[in-house]
Amino acid sequence: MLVLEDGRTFRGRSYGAVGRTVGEVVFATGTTGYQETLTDPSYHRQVVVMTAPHVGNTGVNGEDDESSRIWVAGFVVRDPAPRSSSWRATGELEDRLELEGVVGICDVDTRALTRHLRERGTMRAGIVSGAEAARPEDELRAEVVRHPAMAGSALAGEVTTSEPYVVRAHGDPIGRVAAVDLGIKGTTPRRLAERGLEVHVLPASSTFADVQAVRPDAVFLSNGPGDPATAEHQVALLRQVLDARIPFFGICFGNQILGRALGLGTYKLRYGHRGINQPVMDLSTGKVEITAQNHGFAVDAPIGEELRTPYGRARVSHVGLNDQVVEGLECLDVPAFSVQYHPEAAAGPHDAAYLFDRFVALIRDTQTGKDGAR
Ligand SMILES: NC(=O)CC[C@H](N)C(=O)O
Repeated sequence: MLVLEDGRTFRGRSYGAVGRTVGEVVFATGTTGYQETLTDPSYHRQVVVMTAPHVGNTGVNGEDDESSRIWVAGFVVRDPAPRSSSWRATGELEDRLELEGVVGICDVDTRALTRHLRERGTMRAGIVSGAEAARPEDELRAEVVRHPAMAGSALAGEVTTSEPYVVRAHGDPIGRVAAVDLGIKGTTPRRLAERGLEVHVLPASSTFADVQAVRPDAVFLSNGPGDPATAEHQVALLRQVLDARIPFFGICFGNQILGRALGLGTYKLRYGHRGINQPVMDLSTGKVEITAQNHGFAVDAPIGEELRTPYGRARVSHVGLNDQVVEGLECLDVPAFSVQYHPEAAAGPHDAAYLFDRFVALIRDTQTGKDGAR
């Protein structure tokens, strides 16, 4: 049984591990990419509902993980494939869910559930199976309501690397990036390394001194779980980076932290953006890109006007075309920009890959003394 915070319940069959789990229930609309979703640390403490009706068709493989484990707190699907079919598959999805202790539920009317979440917003929910499912509904719902809400949760410390590590540049390095891991997806350092950057991945608790110790040409703040309103430490760190005029790029959580460092607020979206076909306009070119997204919070900023910030002029650079949500920020007087969506595109379309090239150009401009000349 799936028990929502507001009292609605859905019955289905056990999928993956049998037992009990609680988290924030969110829906993801990607028709492909469930392996990337499951292993994306940004989904820590979330029960993910797949709106695609068939899940597991291509099994699991040794290439698509975004981290070393599954992070979702629970998994809700309509119709799991009983047997996978893919030349890349090394196993079945359900076996992996079971192995990693991920409690899931299938045979759920995921369309009805998604419509409910669109109307009421994301909320806490629990999945119970086996002996647990025989317990009274009231008691289960009380447990769901006792679970901490996503708003106000600081979670980066629970998913970050404990030790720094280096991802080597392809070819001769053109620069070094200090990448603070708030829940980083594995594809991101690879995309930077492919462009000649040597990536030093640092724990979320890193100080400005830790960042400087790497002697970086640029700093990157990653995606990650939790409420950006709790990221005081990283906001303070980024302010020091901006003061030092070190080129900066942020993705998702990193975009929210840049917003906060500039003095903007963040807020919780009703049901968030999670999928791989979200249209976004780059306001500097007017081009629309189809993007991969996974966020529940957003930056609160006026679109189309120049912002006055403690770091000079800034502006909203990208906007989501479904709902006009801020999807990117750009500073005009310090070398810093960020996007709310996922140019690493895992899974997802590669339309936004140019942003990594923009980051490289920003680093090169700074190296040659041209920074800030935009
Ligand atoms: N993928 C992310 O970085 C998500 C950022 C933040 N946790 C949010 O939900 O909005």
